Amino acid sequence: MRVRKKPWAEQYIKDHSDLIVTAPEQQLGHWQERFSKPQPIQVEIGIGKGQFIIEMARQNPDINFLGIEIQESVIATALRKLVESELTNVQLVETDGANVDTLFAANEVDKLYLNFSDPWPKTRHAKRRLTSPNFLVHYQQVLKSEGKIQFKTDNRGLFEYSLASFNNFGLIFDEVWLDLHHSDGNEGNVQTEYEEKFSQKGPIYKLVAHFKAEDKKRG
Ligand SMILES: C[S@@+](CC[C@H](N)C(=O)[O-])C[C@H]1O[C@@H](n2cnc3c(N)ncnc32)[C@H](O)[C@@H]1O
Repeated sequence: MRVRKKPWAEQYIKDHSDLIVTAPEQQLGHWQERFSKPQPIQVEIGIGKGQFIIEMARQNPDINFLGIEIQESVIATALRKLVESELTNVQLVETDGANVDTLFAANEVDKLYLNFSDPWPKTRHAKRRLTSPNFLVHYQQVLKSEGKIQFKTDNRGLFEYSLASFNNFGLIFDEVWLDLHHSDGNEGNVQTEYEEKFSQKGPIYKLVAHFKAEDKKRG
């Protein structure tokens, strides 16, 4: 999803530096300081316009949420929603989530969300998929022992790739849903913008998985 540049975005982000971080490496190991109180940290990579993370934060006041998004014009729209929400348990981060290992200290993150990540359908671009082993190794490092990755997509190819990728990496599956919206797994499901749009056209797939504790110790 490429979005046209929004002329107001850069200044708006500067004006709300209490809610959005643009130099995230400086926060490594100190993310709790960005929040009003220390609580478990959950991270979404690729938040888009922020519907999911803001609703999750509203429903879970005992969790601190960090929303990472690479595109300035997109995260600026999420920031607007966050400002209106007056929530104190969400911080946004404008950066490339591919560098997650440089953003967080080991075991700093309790849960990671990947929602409708870019599918990168060409085989030669497989390494760019956020569920590829290149990224799993970083998620393993920053997630707490038993910390979970939750992944949703409408893209069957990306889902199949991710299922195999998680399995080959030795992740343990907690949930696998082949048609989330028509299953028991849909109870309490918080929808993203893409999910609302694409669930009209076909099934939504979902995976929840965690790393083996002994793999984490080695990793
Ligand atoms: C297809 S959209 C999905 C947006 C949202 N998660 C949803 O489900 O509605 C993917 C989003 O991920 C962002 N993105 C892609 N790669 C990223 C990366 N490496 N780091 C941070 N954001 C990324 C894109 O800019 C885009 O906003």
